Amino acid sequence: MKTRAAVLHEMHLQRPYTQSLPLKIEEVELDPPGSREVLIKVKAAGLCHSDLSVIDGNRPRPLPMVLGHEAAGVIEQVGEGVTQYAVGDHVVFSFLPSCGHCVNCQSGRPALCANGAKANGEGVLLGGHRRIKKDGKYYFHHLGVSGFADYTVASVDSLVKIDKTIPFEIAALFGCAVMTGMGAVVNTSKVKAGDSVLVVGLGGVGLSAILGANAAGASKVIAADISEYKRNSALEFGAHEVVNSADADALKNLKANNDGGVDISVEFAGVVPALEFAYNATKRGGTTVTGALPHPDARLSLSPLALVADEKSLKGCYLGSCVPIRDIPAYLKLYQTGRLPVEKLITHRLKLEDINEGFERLAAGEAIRQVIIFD
Ligand SMILES: NC(=O)c1ccc[n+]([C@@H]2O[C@H](COP(=O)([O-])OP(=O)(O)OC[C@H]3O[C@@H](n4cnc5c(N)ncnc54)[C@H](O)[C@@H]3O)[C@@H](O)[C@H]2O)c1
Ligand SMILES: [Zn+2]
Ligand SMILES: [Zn+2]
Repeated sequence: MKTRAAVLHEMHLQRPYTQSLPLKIEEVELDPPGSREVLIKVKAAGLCHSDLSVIDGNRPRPLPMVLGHEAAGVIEQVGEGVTQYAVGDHVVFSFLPSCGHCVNCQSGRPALCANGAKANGEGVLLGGHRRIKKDGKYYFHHLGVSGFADYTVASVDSLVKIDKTIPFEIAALFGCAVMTGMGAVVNTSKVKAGDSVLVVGLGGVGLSAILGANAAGASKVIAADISEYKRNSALEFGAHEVVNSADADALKNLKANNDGGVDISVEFAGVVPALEFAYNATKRGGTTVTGALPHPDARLSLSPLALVADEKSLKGCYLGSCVPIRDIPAYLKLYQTGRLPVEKLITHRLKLEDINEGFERLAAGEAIRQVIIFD
């Protein structure tokens, strides 16, 4: 069948994207879903910094690729061997498929799925296939999702079934921003009620981490960013205090006002100074979680002695260390009961044809989550 898709043919260093137009809206051909695959009518797809990192080359991927990895939609057709999904089911995409049988999946850590990571790195679906083509030439899939398209084909192992009452634009956010930000706090940092939490980097993911910290019973949530707009937004997301991490005295003041530092800090900015700030702001015995995806060449320098003597922890976090089929429905219940007001993340609703404008806004730091709404 034919569908429209936003395609990245080469990385774009040149901004504004409203002029360099990195993504081309093309009519492409979709192969029918193969074994353990489904055809999905995409209903909503969010713009995440990880898509931007493919556009600007910070996260090199095989091209041409149909981007988009935070999406929700409706199952339109099922392939051979699909028993757990039926036409009409509503689903959220998880951006790392879980094969279910590698050692990490079997150990309850699907965020480390070896087969999913290999497929994502190669730009193919979990079964190894590509289903999007133009003029006979196959395009690559983004993280098994490729949600910037009217229709897409995905592996059943990239999906989570959801309640039909959840609006698609909300559901989409749970596929990346919410799962990652909330999961970093709840799963990776292992926050306890009463802990103090610092969040550095206040995009869609960091602001979701603030919601997660409050939902988990943090005693105090401090939000840090270099952007005043983001710091003001954080106050609306329940941060008790905001800090400009670029201020020379910011770290000293934060430690002085918080008994030597915070219990937990999470970083979702994607640059080394932000991670250093997060790490240095934790108190003795504190835990730092980093989930941002900086340039592959970025390096962090820290004192191993202080790590030892202060019993600090530094942990990486992919996919919010989540088990998507367990955590997405659980987090959605918190949304449904008003304890996870993720609707506040949506600052813009776009049409697919406005996608380059949206990425320019994201790169300029002028938006939180922008969601493409499909008819
Ligand atoms: N680990 C995962 O599974 C996963 C999932 C989703 C996103 N990510 C990554 O998380 C990061 C955040 O994603 P997003 O969509 O929220 O991005 P975003 O662009 O919306 O937000 C990033 C924020 O970091 C701030 N920032 C930049 N430099 C800073 C500094 N020196 N100090 C403090 N703040 C600074 C920016 O002002 C911005 O508010 C990205 O790197 C993205 O690739 C990782
Ligand atoms: Zn993302
Ligand atoms: Zn696996």
